[in-house]
Amino acid sequence: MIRFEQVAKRYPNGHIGLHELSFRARRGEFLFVTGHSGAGKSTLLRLLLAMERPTSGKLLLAGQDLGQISTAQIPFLRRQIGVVFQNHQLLFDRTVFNNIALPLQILGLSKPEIAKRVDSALERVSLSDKGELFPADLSTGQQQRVGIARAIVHQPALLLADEPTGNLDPRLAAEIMGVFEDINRLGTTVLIASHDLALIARMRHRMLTLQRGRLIGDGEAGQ
Ligand SMILES: Nc1ncnc2c1ncn2[C@@H]1O[C@H](COP(=O)(O)OP(=O)(O)OP(=O)(O)O)[C@@H](O)[C@H]1O
Repeated sequence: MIRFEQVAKRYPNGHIGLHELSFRARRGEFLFVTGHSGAGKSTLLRLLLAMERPTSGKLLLAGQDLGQISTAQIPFLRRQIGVVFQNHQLLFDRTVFNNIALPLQILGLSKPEIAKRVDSALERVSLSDKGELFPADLSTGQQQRVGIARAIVHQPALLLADEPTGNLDPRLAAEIMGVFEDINRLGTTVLIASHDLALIARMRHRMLTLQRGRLIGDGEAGQ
């Protein structure tokens, strides 16, 4: 599903985001990417989203070469990916339902199809009865679940998350990680960038550790 082959990223100002990084992740895997601030976690996610291009090396996502992808192909690539941010970036003047529906409206799906998919996404994050509420009516943890529902509503093969539990207390953070595990169990590949080592260690998934742009560890967390 994901293949980094000696992928390096040097920014125009000379900063090195990644040094010749190599790893593979299979379809359906659940993996964490961890490392201190500046280690290269966001660079890795931005490369997968084709927001940045590798300076050298080869990066394949679902067989597509992201170093060669044309600008016109990028929207199609992103349809295969869902993204969850630390700050969920919900629209507070839209209902929960309409926040989640937004990506599907952009894709031009019919109203009944949108309703069906939004209901199913809400169910997957255990918020079935909250569609008509506004984000401000929800707790922080519930808002983050809405962010996850929005990220999965177009049924992406890959779900990326950048510090998705950064603002949450430990109990809520563990609960949100449980939501990611549920989604993964249904077949979606999940890659989460996080520096919450205590939480990651309890989950026993694969963990890639970055340090100053280099991969210094790849194994099951907590070992
Ligand atoms: N747009 C950019 N322009 C120049 N340098 C950048 C840019 N983005 C990241 N970098 C540099 O690349 C390196 C890796 O940064 P990156 O943001 O990927 O790390 P990170 O692990 O996500 O950190 P954080 O946890 O703070 O988000 C750092 O040295 C950073 O200064």
